[in-house]
Amino acid sequence: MLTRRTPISVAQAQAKIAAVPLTAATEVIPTAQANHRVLATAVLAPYDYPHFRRAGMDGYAILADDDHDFPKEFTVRGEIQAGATWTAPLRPGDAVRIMTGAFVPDDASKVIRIEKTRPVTGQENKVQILTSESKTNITEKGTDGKKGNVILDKDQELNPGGLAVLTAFGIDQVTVYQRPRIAIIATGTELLAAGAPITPGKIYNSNGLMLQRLIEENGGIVDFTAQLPDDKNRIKQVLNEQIASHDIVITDGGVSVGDFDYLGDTARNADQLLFNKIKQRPGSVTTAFIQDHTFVMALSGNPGACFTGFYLYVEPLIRRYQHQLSRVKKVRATLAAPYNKTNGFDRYLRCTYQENNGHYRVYPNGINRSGSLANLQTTTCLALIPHSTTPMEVGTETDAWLLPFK
Ligand SMILES: Nc1nc2c(c(=O)[nH]1)N[C@H]1C(S)=C(S)[C@@H](COP(=O)(O)OP(=O)(O)OC[C@H]3O[C@@H](n4cnc5c(N)ncnc54)[C@H](O)[C@@H]3O)O[C@H]1N2
Ligand code: MOO
Repeated sequence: MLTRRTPISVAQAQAKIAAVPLTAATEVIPTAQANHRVLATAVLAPYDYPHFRRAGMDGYAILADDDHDFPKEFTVRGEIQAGATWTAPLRPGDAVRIMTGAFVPDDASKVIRIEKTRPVTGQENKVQILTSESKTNITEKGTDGKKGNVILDKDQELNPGGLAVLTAFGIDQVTVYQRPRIAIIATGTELLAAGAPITPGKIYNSNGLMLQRLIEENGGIVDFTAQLPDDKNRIKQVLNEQIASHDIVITDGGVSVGDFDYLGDTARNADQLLFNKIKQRPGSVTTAFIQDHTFVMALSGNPGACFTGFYLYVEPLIRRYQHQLSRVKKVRATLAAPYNKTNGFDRYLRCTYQENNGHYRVYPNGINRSGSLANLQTTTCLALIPHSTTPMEVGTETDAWLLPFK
């Protein structure tokens, strides 16, 4: 039976997803594996960094009391290499040869660079220091971070620089938010796996691979993918199995009103139906519901709609599991080339854009039908064509969403 659906706006649909509370699961992982992961707790310095007074130059360490009346000769008491220490007190007139990065004797106040010294002929244990230095050439303990202070705040995505900070402070494990575990179920008897011979009426499951890589690029873990024929019982069985073991299950196709579109029924009987019709093109059939605390995001099988639905609804959700905002950047833009089609629903047009001094111009990108996909490689933004009975004129201002990784 055909059940009437109640369409809601894109903003309402996004708000419904955003209103579902997420359980903030965290895990402790090795720092070496934490690139692009998000810190779930602030990291405090376990000790001062550097934790010893460190020479910034190759030269000679001297006492403050000797730092005057140059040039003069000093007695070289020894040498400190990087990685070594020094405990003997310096006496007036002493200098210690020291290397960049080495431990500075506690009583030394300055490192005079080697360029400002000269050897004393015939006296191996002497050095002549020619002038003083305006800088100490010593990095004091705790310059980069004092014990107990926050060195990295929570809720930030780690990058290789951050991993260096953690490692420098001896932190080899970090607490991060768990990435959402996601299953992808593509449905349709017409679907073929990549590599299978093409036969009449069949198509390759191109959305499956696209979704998998989109999810991974945005921080989700895809640990289950399936491609199922339009068999109601089989789809239900796989869907229920995956709901039990995932944060999000993404289905693709079978969400319209055709004889084999089963997801609409499943959505209506779910624990919580979020929406099953949106006032948008492409992807008006996009549906979302909660079952056993798992999100089921039912995207349209039409490739253009599947792509758009991912960025409008799935990307922000994946990012929220990581306590991060969407990377889809909303800007104001002008339509730079004609798009003559009108629509009863707002259209999210696949476009390219040019930016000039903060002003964005958007260009409709090839064929923009829901079922077309030739422009998916080159599309860099979505632009809003508001619902209307007259075409939007070139030069009109509108909203556009710049896509990440593009
Ligand atoms: N009588 C009506 N028919 C349709 C309506 C409607 O309101 N009344 N809505 C149309 C709109 S709009 C859309 S969008 C589609 C949505 O269809 P589904 O999401 O249920 O998807 P399917 O019917 O399964 O497939 C649509 C299209 O996409 C191809 N497809 C499916 N899966 C994949 C995949 N994994 N990779 C690549 N391409 C895929 C499929 O072969 C179809 O061509 O419904 C309209 N119909
Ligand atoms: O809802 Mo469908 O608008 O063609 O993608």
